[in-house]
Amino acid sequence: MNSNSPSTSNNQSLESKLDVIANNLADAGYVILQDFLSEELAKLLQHQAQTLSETDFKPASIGRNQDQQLNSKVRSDRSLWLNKESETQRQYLDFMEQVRVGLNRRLFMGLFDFECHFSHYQPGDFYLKHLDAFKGRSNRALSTVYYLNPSWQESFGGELVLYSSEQDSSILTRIKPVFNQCVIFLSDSFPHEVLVSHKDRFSIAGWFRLNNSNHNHVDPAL
Ligand SMILES: O=C(O)CCC(=O)C(=O)O
Ligand SMILES: [Fe+2]
Repeated sequence: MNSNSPSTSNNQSLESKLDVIANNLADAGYVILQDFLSEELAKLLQHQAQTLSETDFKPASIGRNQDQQLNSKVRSDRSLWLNKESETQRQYLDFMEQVRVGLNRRLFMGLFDFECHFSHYQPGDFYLKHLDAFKGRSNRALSTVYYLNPSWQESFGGELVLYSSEQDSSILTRIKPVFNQCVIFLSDSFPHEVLVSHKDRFSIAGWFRLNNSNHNHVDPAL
């Protein structure tokens, strides 16, 4: 085991980080991780999110074929999908690939791939309570949200609120979008919302997906 792996910080090896993620997902269904990436990669991603959001982010959607007027009542952030053409984005995608493989080894979840986008919530933006996946109807298995906001303060709002379940609307936890923190949770288990943000708020929202393809249906859709 290499405790100086560039992909991890606070001297915790990737393997032990994966153990923590897997154990918490198995016990609680969610996990909050501080110092998720190296400081260096976190800063590069932060810089890129800020720079690209000026020109390249588009209104986020809430599903395939949804009209944008409906979308903007539910969420008002803007987003940009990551791809491997950018070296910085590739490093994030490669790290999450290691997480995917590590979780499959530990939990036999059959995670097939990972997709993610930068999000920018401007002052006043929000995302109403929703589920990222509906039981048996979606290939999103695990949601990940990685935050890129140094010195976030209570008064800035913008917390992610996780609720216990669809049946039980008590609050499970509230998460401030602080720099280099990542939350991972079962996509079909926890309704969640982003409270109105009073400052620019940057993150990367992602999903590990299952492959639900069968002989007459190709999934994930391109
Ligand atoms: O930014 C967050 O904290 C959560 C975003 C979210 O729920 C989503 O994009 O589906
Ligand atoms: Fe979500």
